[in-house]
Amino acid sequence: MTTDFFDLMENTTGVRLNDVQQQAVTHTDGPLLLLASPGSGKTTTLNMKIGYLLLEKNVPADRIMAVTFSKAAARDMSERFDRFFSTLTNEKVHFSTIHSFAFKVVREALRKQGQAFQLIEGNISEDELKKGFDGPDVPLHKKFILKKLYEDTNGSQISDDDIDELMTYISLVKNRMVAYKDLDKIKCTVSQAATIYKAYERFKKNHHKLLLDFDDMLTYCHQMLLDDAALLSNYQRQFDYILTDESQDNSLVQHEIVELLAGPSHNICVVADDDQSIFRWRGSDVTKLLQFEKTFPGATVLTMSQNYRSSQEIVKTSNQFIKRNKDRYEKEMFTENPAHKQVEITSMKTYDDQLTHLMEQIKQTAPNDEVAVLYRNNNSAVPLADKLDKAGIDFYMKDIDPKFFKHWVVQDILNFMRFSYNDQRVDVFERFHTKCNAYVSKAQIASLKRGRVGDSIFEVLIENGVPDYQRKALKTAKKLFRDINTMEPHRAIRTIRKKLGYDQAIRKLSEKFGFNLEHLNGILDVLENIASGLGSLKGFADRLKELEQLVQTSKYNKNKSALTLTTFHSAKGLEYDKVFMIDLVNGVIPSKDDMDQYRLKDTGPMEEAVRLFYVGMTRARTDLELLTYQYKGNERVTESIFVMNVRKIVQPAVKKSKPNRHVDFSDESLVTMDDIELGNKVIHRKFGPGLISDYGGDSIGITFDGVGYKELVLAVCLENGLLQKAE
Ligand SMILES: Nc1ncnc2c1ncn2[C@@H]1O[C@H](COP(=O)(O)OP(=O)(O)OP(=O)(O)O)[C@@H](O)[C@H]1O
Repeated sequence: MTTDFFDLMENTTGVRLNDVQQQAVTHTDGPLLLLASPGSGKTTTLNMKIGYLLLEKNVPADRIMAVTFSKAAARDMSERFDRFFSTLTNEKVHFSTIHSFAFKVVREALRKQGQAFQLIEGNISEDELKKGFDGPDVPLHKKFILKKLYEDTNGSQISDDDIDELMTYISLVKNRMVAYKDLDKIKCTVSQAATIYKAYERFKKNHHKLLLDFDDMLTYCHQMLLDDAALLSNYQRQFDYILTDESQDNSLVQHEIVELLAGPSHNICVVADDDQSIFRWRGSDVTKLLQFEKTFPGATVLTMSQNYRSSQEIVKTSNQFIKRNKDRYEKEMFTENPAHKQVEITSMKTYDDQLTHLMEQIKQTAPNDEVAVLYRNNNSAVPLADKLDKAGIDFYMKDIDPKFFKHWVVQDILNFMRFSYNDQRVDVFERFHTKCNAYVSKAQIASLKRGRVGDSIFEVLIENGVPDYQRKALKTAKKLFRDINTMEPHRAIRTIRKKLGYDQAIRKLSEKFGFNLEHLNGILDVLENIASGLGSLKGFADRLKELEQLVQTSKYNKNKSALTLTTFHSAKGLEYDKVFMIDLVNGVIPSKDDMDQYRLKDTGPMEEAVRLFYVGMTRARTDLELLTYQYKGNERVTESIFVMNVRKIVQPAVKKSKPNRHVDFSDESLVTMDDIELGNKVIHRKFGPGLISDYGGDSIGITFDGVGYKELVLAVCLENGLLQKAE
């Protein structure tokens, strides 16, 4: 009977399940943890398991609960199910996310209690958000409420970056079910985040209607199921079988809801790949998976490690790469797919060279090849979109982020430029006066606003009487603004950054308010990149508008374009013939924060970055190219340690008998980023033995036995193989 089922499946779908997959399908009763490698047929197996329950065990569709991580995944599962089974059964299983299930539970329970409630998260227009907080038609929205509570607590407006960070923090706290007393254990750079969170919870409860955000659905649902035995048993009786996909991305509260529902029969099948868990920063939690056999004694654990997606080389390299993580289930991914070509590493001199090389490669791809460019940060896509558009190449952008164009740094630069057309405009100058070294105070701005118009504001200020140092600064600023107006936009941006003091200003702001300076500088670099080659400031402003439009509309190119641009995060679950992973430098992946935490012995963020890189690598079917560079603008950067790891895998170590001027990066004795830890002993080619006593990202401080303490440029040391491990 069972064999017939697999024959039938093979005839219908063309896929013959392997032994482990078949075991997973036929193990229907009792708890099952299905640990799967990328491309090992998780989704295929889960779908066939559902088909098996329906066709072989005659389970009615509405007694099966199939849970996916996102709405998109639910749609994808549903489409695949239809493709496989529409000719075989009329039964239709409903695929849902835990959120939508939780909302159903909460909604029904609250209605029964006669408790009015309102959702405060989801789509809301920017115009709505601008409405007043206390007016009669108050727009109740999570972001809006938090902005107001931040203002009440800190007495200033919250930045776009901080509001995102605050929302992530609150989500994390709720998903991990952190008690109020433990809030200080959760890191957040937003000032008074815990106080704002508590105020937010009070606000929602004290409103005349109960206000609920997305995470509340989970916490309320969980609490309701715990508190109300009848309610829990009602839902438990509704489902005989529970299957969850992508469980590595479930948070603690989500795991607990599923566990409650699975009782008392424990017919639960959990499919997960802990190596692809990339949302821990917002609360996903794999400890539950690692404890699965404790939670469900006697549980069966199966490992699906045959990869059906990628070539020999890609599977071997990524399998080796992920082993640098310690906090994981041991698995050996393998494939019977043919060999194709080795994973390529392309190291260019500059960031611009990387873009040029990438464009050439994209132009050379065969018309039917599915190609993707993957990156960690959305900002990486903007210069690329610019170049592709200029070359007339269509692309599909998976996760558009128009926030870039609205970012205050972008707006600042546009305002500097706008002001250069007319230096009488106090209204424009006011928006950036604290970020320009003309040292104009708030009081001076107020007096300018009260005074007459019709003259350069710099002249007016000088006429009104200013101290000597400021007179000089005002004269210089006046001249620079006049010059900027006639410059090419690329030079204008450099002048704003270097001569008008913008770089210095944002550095100070970052120190004061904890902004991520790397991110801000990254935005400025992108602007310079877009500006290069353009002739006028107006042309630059227009190009930014065009690009914003282009990025927005690229989401409609899904089926038109063979080229996809996406972040590593959004590439999860997808596959392409050719994958380019770009901007692989330290500071991006791993990020500075990942490296800093690692040095402080918190390996969590670094391991998450490794998994992210691994998700990227395993998207490729046949061709995988890793791209890196040594200079971004004038800044020296270092190749990502992950690229170094991959290089070691694809070019195994060759021990050298004597030092060679040509640096062999596969030489195991050379110090790499991995070895940079305070207290480690090293030997410098020129200065001899020493101890790493300081490390600041770009520089490294070493106390040498002979010449004492020296601060060295890290990139120079690593790239030239100047440091060797001492033991
Ligand atoms: N037994 C099999 N024989 C041949 N092909 C298979 C088999 N199982 C799965 N596949 C194929 O392997 C590919 C990957 O399968 P699927 O998308 O289900 O993997 P996945 O584990 O969900 O991937 P990921 O986790 O990396 O997103 C699909 O094209 C699928 O048809």
